Amino acid sequence: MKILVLNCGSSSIKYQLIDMNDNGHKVLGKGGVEKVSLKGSFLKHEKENGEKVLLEGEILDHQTGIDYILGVLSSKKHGCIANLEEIDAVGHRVVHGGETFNSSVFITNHVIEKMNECIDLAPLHNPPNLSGIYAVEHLMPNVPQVGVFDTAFHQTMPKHAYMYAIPYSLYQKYGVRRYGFHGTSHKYVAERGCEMLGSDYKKTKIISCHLGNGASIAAIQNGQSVDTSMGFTPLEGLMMGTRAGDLDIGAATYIMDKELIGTKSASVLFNKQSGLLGITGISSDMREIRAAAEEGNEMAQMGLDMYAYRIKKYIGSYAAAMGGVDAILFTGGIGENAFTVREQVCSGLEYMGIEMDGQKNSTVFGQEAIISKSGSKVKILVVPTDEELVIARDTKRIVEELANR
Ligand SMILES: Nc1ncnc2c1ncn2[C@@H]1O[C@H](COP(=O)(O)OP(=O)(O)O)[C@@H](O)[C@H]1O
Ligand SMILES: CC(=O)OP(=O)(O)O
Ligand SMILES: [Mg+2]
Repeated sequence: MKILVLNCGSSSIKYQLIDMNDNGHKVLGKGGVEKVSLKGSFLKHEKENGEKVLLEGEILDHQTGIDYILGVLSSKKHGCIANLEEIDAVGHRVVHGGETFNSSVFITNHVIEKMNECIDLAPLHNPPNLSGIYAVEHLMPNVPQVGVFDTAFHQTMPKHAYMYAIPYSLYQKYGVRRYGFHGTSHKYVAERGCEMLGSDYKKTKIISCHLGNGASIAAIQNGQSVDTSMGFTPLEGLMMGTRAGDLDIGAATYIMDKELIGTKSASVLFNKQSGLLGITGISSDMREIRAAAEEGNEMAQMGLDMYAYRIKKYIGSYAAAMGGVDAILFTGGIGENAFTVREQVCSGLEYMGIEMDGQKNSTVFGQEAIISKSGSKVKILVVPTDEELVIARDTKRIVEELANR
């Protein structure tokens, strides 16, 4: 079964075309469109043989972007399918599913209606996800579509972890609570990490650090998410590329009063102008921050120190929440590649039985590895995430279930 997986972000579309069969899978092509609706948009495509192609073009919206992707996948020169009819199903990453969705679903008009109701809860993420669904509906009207939610994995959190200490009526009226995100990634790396360790996923206490442009950390106990750092929206928790993460609400309202800004501008300030970018004034990109710190830029160093310190604090609190921890996992662009961040996060945690093998750690870039010392009580792992593979697996399962009904 050939499955196209689409991960529509606010300014990007990541994709993979995966041939799924009962014994395994094969990635036929993958890549991403960047800078959707901005000047200089382009598509980076990687063929099955690893050859990379860069295609520039004016990609004004997600429908055009998906058009480009389908074009390249079925092109004579770079493609991997003869025509679009070969695509059996499309799986989408959907960021916010609210309390309605605790597992992946076949997309119907009713599901689209419910997704629309969640737009206010993830204004940066849900509209592009929906655009992807509409674009496929338009371009490939008879192909079944499946939605896989970032929030679904975290629906197992206990009430004391997901409730905010505000009037209960606000939860009842508007669903204001912690939902958590990156669930597909946390679940994938937790299961894969246990396979690497040969331990039983259902009996392991895991702290999973997904450090990408957006970043979150999850406590996973006996195969279930029991707490996570992102909240009602993907703004809470860790410091991110451009997002503030945890912030005193008193500071937010004070800034709004002093700067005479309303909620829309405040949302831009805390979502897009804060985090590493806001502190350093250099960039939201970890590679650039590290390069600047190496050249002696003090603000860049402060950004790095804050970034690692916050992760460290969450590791401590999640170990307390679970009554211990067996494994700490690093994933996402930063978690997989930035060995100095991993080193800074774990240093000083030796008293908890968290002992990193510094030599090993410094050699790991984007590959699976155990980076703790052989005698370390807590194992430390790098596990490259593969959200697209999880989405493809769920899509296959749901489409087959429907066909067998
Ligand atoms: N080799 C590297 N060293 C340090 N940071 C890296 C490296 N490669 C990628 N990153 C960082 O990973 C982040 C992007 O992560 P990614 O998971 O791709 O983000 P997204 O949330 O957009 O999927 C950026 O901050 C980038 O600088
Ligand atoms: C939920 C979220 O923050 O996603 P991303 O990391 O793709 O921005
Ligand atoms: Mg991401």
